[in-house]
Amino acid sequence: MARRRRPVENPFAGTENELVTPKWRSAAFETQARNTSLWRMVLRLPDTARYLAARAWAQRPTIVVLVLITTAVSGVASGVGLYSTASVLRQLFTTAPTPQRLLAAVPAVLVVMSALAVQRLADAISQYGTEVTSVLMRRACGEEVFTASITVPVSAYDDATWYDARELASQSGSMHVDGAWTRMVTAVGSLTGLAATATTLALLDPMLLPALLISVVPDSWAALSNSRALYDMMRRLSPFRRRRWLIERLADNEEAAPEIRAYQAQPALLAELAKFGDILQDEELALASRQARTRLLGRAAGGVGLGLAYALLGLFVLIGRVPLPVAGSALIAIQTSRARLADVVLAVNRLYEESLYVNAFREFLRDCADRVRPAVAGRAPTAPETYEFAHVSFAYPGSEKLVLHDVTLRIRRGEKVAFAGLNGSGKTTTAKLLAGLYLPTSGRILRDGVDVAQVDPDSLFDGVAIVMQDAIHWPVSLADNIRYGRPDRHDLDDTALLAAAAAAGADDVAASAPHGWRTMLSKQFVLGTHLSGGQEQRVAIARALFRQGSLLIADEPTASLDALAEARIYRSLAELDEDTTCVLITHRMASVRTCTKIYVFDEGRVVAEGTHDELMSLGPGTRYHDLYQVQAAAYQSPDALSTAS
Ligand SMILES: Nc1ncnc2c1ncn2[C@@H]1O[C@H](COP(=O)(O)OP(=O)(O)OP(=O)(O)O)[C@@H](O)[C@H]1O
Repeated sequence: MARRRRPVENPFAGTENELVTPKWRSAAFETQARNTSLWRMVLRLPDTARYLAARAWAQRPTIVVLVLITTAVSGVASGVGLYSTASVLRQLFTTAPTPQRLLAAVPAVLVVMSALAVQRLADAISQYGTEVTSVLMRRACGEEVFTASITVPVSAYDDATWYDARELASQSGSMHVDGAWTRMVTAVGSLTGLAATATTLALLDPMLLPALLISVVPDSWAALSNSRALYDMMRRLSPFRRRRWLIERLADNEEAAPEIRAYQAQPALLAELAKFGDILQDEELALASRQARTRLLGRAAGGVGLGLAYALLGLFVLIGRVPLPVAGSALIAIQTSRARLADVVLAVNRLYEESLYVNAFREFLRDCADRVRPAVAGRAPTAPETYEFAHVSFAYPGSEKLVLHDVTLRIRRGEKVAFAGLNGSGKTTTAKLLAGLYLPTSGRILRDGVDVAQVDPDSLFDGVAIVMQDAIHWPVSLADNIRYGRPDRHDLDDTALLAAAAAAGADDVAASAPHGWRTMLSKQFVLGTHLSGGQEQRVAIARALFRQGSLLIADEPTASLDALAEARIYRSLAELDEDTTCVLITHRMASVRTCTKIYVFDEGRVVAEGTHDELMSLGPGTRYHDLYQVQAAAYQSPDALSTAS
């Protein structure tokens, strides 16, 4: 019988403060929240409406025109219908004999019926047009968020607020922008209808209009206030939802699945999930109760208002200001106007609600655009003769701690250079700066004397191929995983692909994959498979070789490879043409030996540079010598590792 597992206490307990005031929530976030006051947001509605109309227009102008015309026709038809209803009543309340009264009412009845038919037809066409535009907008918005996210500089990924904004924008793009457009059309339709019915009421007696207003204002206030509270909560809880989502994602994460089970981490993860679940639930329940109170208050005040409206009408009949047949029509007009006004309030409220998300969507796109360095005319040299770091210091965005200090180095075209040093000494960071992924905090990085900060940022990547420390695979076929190295490459008969694959040993991977080159690199697909770490690394190297860049940066490219595969990779790197500059980062000191120059890093500084022989000649006690010696000695004597420090 399976032993019952004792519940594990939440190992993350004690982080409550972090939850109350999450450290990842910035001051900018708070300011932004204050700037979305109810009044401010209402004032922004026309701007949102313009934005939505422009977006819809950009999709299908003819449909937008159709929607506008049919919406207006529907509103006018409803007004005509109501006015004719009043005429029918007036005819029926006259003192003439019944057959005559009925006959006299027939034309007005026909008008009511026609108006109703026109209104229904116009509504149906308008709804169809709105839905078509919605579908197109939804797709466009999703693609815009995606494009902005994959083009923003990598520094955005160092900013926790960017993730929150992205989550909100992606939700808004997939549901709310098109939703806002639909609400806007509904709001315009309801407003037109209201204008028509209010005009009818005013024609009967203008004094009835204020009475109508009193009965609807409280409800409207309650609805708007509740929308605002909901949005506030969504925004405030965004970091928590993201934290929970990240944990939830572990459930379908193929890589995490074995560790979760092997470490028996399920209860701990569940506790972590529950921690955020509790916070979200408490907030949502508190909001529901606050909204219920506000709604109740609004309805009660609205009921009193309606009573006042009826009392006023009764008073007018009593003092003879309004004859009884007109009072009957006025009663219908008040009810219809009230329903119309309620429609308007509902539509405007929904529009207001959606507009908050539209603004979040727009803010995110603006923010991403602001983060992108403006394109300038100058381009970086694609195959420079020299790469130079001149007194470069660097702190990651959002951090004041320098991780590189005064780094100066010079790499010439065709050189095979290595970065060596302890963990965290700054090798990968230097490589990222060299690739153009970040700009230095101080100092300059030059390619052929051109400052990389002064050229078109995109041009920096033109000749760069990079193998990252953790080889990634894309959720596409094995062949495409290599082609992504240079998607625009014209590769007749896949000659270049096969050559790159052979040089990296990825041809063997394809040969053993269940569907060859068509195998999808994810088990979530029918044709999918799971590659071993070494196989993934071979594919990543093939991708970099396929790119044929002038600068190849390989960060721990062979960490997961067997000795034979590793030897094959180093042979391929050695055979790179003499114009290709190669920067190798590795802890395997034997691989570093053959490099033309080695930079030794220590705590963010370059502490030595030279060839293997030059660095070894510096003798014991120097960083390179000791690193090399420990590994070399381990092959000679098993005791070497236990004495290394
Ligand atoms: N995105 C980041 N934001 C903040 N700090 C970072 C970031 N990436 C790295 N660091 C910090 O920068 C320092 C240098 O890291 P880097 O990855 O360059 O070291 P490394 O020499 O490549 O180490 P390893 O040999 O372990 O790969 C480390 O202290 C690390 O914590």
